[in-house]
Amino acid sequence: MGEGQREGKKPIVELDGVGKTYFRDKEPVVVLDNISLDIEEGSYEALMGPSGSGKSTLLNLIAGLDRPSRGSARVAGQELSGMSDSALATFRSRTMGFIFQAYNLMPVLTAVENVELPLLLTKLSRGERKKRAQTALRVVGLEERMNHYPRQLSGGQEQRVAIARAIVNDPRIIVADEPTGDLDRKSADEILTLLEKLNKEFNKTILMVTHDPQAAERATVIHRLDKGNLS
Ligand SMILES: Nc1ncnc2c1ncn2[C@@H]1O[C@H](COP(=O)(O)OP(=O)(O)OP(=O)(O)O)[C@@H](O)[C@H]1O
Repeated sequence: MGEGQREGKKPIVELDGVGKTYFRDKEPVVVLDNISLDIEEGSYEALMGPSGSGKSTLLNLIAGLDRPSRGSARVAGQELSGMSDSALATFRSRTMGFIFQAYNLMPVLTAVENVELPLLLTKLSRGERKKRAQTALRVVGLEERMNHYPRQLSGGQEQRVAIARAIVNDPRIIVADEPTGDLDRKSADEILTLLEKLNKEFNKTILMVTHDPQAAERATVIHRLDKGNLS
C-alpha cells in the first residue's frame, strides 16, 4: 500500500493561515486574519457570523472568485493563491456551483435556457446541453416549468432554477451565499431540503453562508467567523 493510500483521502478544502486585506483609501483593512480550515469531501457545512465578519470574503476565496493575500488555499487538489485569472475561471467552471441570495437569473431567458448557460463554455452539443439542463431541472422538481421565464416563477422556484444552474456542470463543491435570505419560511425549508438531497444523494460538498440559525442547523458542521477569525 502506498503512502498516499495509508494517509487516506485529503480534505477537499484545505486553508492554511489564509488572510485577506483590502485597501481603502490606501489604508489596509484586514478582513480575514488567519484562517485555517479543512472541509472533507461530501460534508455540508455552514458559515455564520456577524455582518461584516468576512463570511462572503471567505466563501469567495474558497470558490476561486478571489485570491488570498496570505496563506495557502488548496481546493479540490489545486493551490488557488498563485493562480492566473484564466486558470481560476477554468477551476470554477469545473469544480464549483454557485448559489446566491439574489437568484441572478437572466430575465430574457427561460428556465431551461438559464440552466444551460454554464454549459455554453463547454464543447457539448446543443442537444446534449439541453438534455443536461432538463435533467438538472428534474432534480430540483421543476421540469414542468422549463419553458417559463423567471417573472412567471415564485421566489422559491427561481431559487430552484438557480440551483439547477449550479449543478448542471456536476460540480464537486456547491457554495451558497445566503441562499434562503429572500424567501419565506416554507420556501426556505424547501430550498434547504433540496440542498440536503444534493449533499446526501449526489455527494456534493456544500458550504453555505447564512444568518438563519434554522438553516445552519441543517448543516452537519457550523463554523463561526468573528472579526476575520474562526472561533
Ligand atoms: N472588494 C472589497 N473592497 C474593500 N472592502 C471590502 C471588499 N469586499 C468586502 N470588503 C469589506 O470586508 C468586510 C467583510 O465583508 P464580507 O462581505 O465578507 O462580510 P460578511 O460577513 O459576508 O457580511 P454580511 O453578513 O453583511 O454579508 C466588510 O467590512 C466589507 O466592507
